Amino acid sequence: MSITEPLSAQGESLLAVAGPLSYAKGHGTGNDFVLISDPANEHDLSPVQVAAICDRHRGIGGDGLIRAVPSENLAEGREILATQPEARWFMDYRNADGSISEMCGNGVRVFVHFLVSEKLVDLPVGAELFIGTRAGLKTVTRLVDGYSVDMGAWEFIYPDAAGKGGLDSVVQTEGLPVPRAAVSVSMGNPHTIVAVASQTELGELNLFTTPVVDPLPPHGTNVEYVLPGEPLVEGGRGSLRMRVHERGVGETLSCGTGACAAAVATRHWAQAQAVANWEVTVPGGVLGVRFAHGAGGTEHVFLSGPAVLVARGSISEA
Ligand SMILES: N[C@H](CCC[C@H](N)C(=O)O)C(=O)O
Repeated sequence: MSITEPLSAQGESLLAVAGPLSYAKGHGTGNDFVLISDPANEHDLSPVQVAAICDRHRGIGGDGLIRAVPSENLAEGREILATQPEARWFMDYRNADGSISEMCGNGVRVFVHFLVSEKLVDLPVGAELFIGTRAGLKTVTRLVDGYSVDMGAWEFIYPDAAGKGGLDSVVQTEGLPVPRAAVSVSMGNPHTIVAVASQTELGELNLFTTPVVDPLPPHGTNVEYVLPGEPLVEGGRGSLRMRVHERGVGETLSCGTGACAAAVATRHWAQAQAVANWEVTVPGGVLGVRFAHGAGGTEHVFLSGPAVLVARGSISEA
């Protein structure tokens, strides 16, 4: 078997087509991304190019690719600027397979950290930055040890979920003997959350194969497997552990929007709406999820966690 570069249909090396392109590599609790600054919006990469860059053996490798584009240079960005003129930067998020996702909770923290490290923005600790995304405007606040993001409102994907006790879907997973009831929640991107019975069951899930979700949300879904804390609430704080199979990626070490959706589901199942603060443990670390009412009285979800940049380089034909 000859080992070759991923080639486009025209036969040229995708990395050369995409390059030379400076990038940074970063992660948030092990959910890792290739980040590109594109001030003139010159590198609207194709899905095949994104997949080649995110390829962990023949490219740079990542769960996703994040492109920083001035909002004024993108139609989606201009829409947000119309109501929030301070949202000067837009996060163009792509999954490892090249597909587009509306939002990325770990990614937006690393995105802002990248803007700060590139000196594209000045963001002292305690200050907040408005960011444009395909899931609308997000407000990111710099913390001493990471960032907090106002992820906006959550909603059940199927409106009658609450009436069904918060179980509106069925998920078949390798490693689970029978299909398991679940609930589908939107954080701007779709999630389907399954409760597991034990740490053993959580550990034995085979997430190399894509879970079968019924009904499958119109644009697919990320699937989170949740083990509520024992006890669920201690010292006023809820806790849960989770693993995730991400749409367009596969299993990742962490998922920020997934952690928010998992806390929404766990809180609903336990009728623990009074618990505002949750600690979500993922294979890549620990994320904080907090529920609070935004200005308009709607309940918002706030995600907090670290953001780390680990390398810089240039994408080009070696
Ligand atoms: N890792 C991301 C989620 C990406 C979700 C993406 N896989 C999708 O298709 O929605 C996060 O931290 O929120």
